[in-house]
Amino acid sequence: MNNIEIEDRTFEILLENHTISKRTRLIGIQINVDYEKRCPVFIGVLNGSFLFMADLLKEVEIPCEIGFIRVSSYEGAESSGSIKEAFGLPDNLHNRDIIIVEDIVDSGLTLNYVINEIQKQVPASVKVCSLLFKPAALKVPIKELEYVGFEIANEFVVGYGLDYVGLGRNLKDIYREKTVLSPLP
Ligand SMILES: O=P(O)(O)OC[C@H]1O[C@H](OP(=O)(O)OP(=O)(O)O)[C@H](O)[C@@H]1O
Ligand code: HPA
Repeated sequence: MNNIEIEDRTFEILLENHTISKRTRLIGIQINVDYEKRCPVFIGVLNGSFLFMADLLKEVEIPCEIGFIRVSSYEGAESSGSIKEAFGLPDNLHNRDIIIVEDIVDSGLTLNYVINEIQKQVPASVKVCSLLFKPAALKVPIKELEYVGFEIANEFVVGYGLDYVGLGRNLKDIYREKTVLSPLP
């Protein structure tokens, strides 16, 4: 199944599930080494991170805590939204090592906001682990971006947590939007 249709758009395969799994395993191993003898708090940003968070945490063997946050959408580059809900986080992130887990860093605005909010609690450290990263789309630098699964072009993607109009999150693989070539004059 190489091409799929979601509503009005057509997508083609970009990353197969076995490729995502292999990369996730390597990131997990790296985190096990980097956080040896520590007990980080993994914070998944909902909804998109739910599959990556689950698969990544299966590779993490160090003691850790896990929670999730939901952020309301930002509008424009100036205002960035707000943390709407937090699920399962420790009461206090002070002096904790935080690893924020994302499905994708696109403009970086969501993460910029989330990191600023978390920094208010003065944690010991904050790092970001994102499955996908679109460097060409970045509007704000994210110096905390430590673990990246795949750098991708500035194309719209769906699957493995990522949606188009709410659909496609359940797809095992990741697809990119097919560009329609206009006919020659
Ligand atoms: O770098 P940015 O341009 O901020 O984009 C990245 C964010 O956008 C998506 O979330 P969205 O707000 O669409 O919510 P969702 O996770 O529920 O799909 C994605 O899951 C990231 O959280
Ligand atoms: O390419 C994307 N696909 C789906 N959701 C997204 N949120 C930011 N970028 C994307």
